[in-house]
Amino acid sequence: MSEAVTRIQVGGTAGSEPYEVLVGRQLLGELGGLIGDKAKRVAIVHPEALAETGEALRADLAEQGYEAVAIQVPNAEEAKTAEVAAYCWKALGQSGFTRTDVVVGVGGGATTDLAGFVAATWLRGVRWIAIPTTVLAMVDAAVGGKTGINTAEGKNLVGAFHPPAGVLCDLAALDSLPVNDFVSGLAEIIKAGFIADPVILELIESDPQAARTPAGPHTAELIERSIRVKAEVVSSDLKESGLREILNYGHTLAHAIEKNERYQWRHGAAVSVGMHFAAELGRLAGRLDDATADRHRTVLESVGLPLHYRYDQWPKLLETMKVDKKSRGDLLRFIVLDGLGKPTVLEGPDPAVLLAAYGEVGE
Ligand SMILES: NC(=O)c1ccc[n+]([C@@H]2O[C@H](COP(=O)([O-])OP(=O)(O)OC[C@H]3O[C@@H](n4cnc5c(N)ncnc54)[C@H](O)[C@@H]3O)[C@@H](O)[C@H]2O)c1
Ligand SMILES: O=C(O)C(=O)C[C@@H](O)[C@H](O)[C@H](O)COP(=O)(O)O
Ligand SMILES: [Zn+2]
Repeated sequence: MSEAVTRIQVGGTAGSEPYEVLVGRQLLGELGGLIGDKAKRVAIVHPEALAETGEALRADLAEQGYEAVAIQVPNAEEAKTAEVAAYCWKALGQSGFTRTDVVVGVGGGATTDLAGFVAATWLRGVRWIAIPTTVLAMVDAAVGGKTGINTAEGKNLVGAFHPPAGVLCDLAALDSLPVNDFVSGLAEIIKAGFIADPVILELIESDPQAARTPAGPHTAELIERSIRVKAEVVSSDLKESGLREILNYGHTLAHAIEKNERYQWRHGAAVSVGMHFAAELGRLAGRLDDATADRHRTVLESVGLPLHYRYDQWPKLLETMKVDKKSRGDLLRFIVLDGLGKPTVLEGPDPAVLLAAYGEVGE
């Protein structure tokens, strides 16, 4: 018996083209319709870990009459570089890719960020479709049109807002995901819980061990709820002129940790430490009640996400945070909570408060 497919609409307001995020199983039948009949060529960007999937998709699209090319890129953050983007541009050039042709990004958030960026920049923007294969990419990276790559100076420093034409979240893909990567995606789900949908937290707290596996009873609901949070925010503020900043909860410190680790840490793990820090910052700044701040530790720890990072790295992390995308001039800005589901901006916190908050995180 085939399971129901959930369709979540994104965009369609604030001048952006609407598109759908589909969540279910066996969704590849939807791909042809999303590619459309104007395309002659399709490029499938996939990581090494999904070589078989990439080739199967290529063969399927070739059978449907497209000139299909598979572009294999390195796993994880190794793909989010200028060199790998240039490699993809070369492949598109060599296959004669035109403005009506389509890029398909299949993989985790690193792959969809790269594929979207390549689509955004090729001929100043071609159509692209995301097929996220990690929890994190389904609930966050593939939705909302932020695309980009890292540089040695920082995370996602080069990129473009370029929404996909559609997002296909096939839950079956999660069966092959290593547990650490599954759990890393829970960090962005928990983020959605704290900033907007506390039911997410209750579902995880009801059985944290079950939440760690694709077979858990609430997996589909957790994914769908998180996508709805993201969809609602990016639909009203695609280019982050205000509201969208709330999706950056925990990310100011997270991105500094990722850079400090030369992008060898998983994003979700860094976001977990970053949310712990943001909760302590909110508490010490007098914004967040103790119970909600403590709840961060309990829920993150219960699914096996990290809370701590090296204490001695604080000066370097602080320097990196100064060039976070939310900073304005010399003003550091953080997303903190005024309460559960009440994200807000904390501007220019007292350096002593920042250090004290990191004192809870550093080890
Ligand atoms: N654009 C956005 O709005 C946005 C939002 C959140 C995160 N991100 C970005 O997403 C990235 C993190 O994404 P991620 O956590 O998915 O990590 P990832 O893309 O690095 O994937 C993790 C690993 O899993 C492998 N993999 C992917 N799918 C698999 C599967 N089904 N089975 C087995 N292995 C599989 C990948 O090849 C990789 O080695 C970061 O670069 C982060 O900055 C972007
Ligand atoms: O979509 C957004 O906006 C987010 O902030 C979601 C984050 O989870 C994501 O990691 C994003 O890539 C961070 O964006 P950045 O602009 O801080 O690089
Ligand atoms: Zn993130």
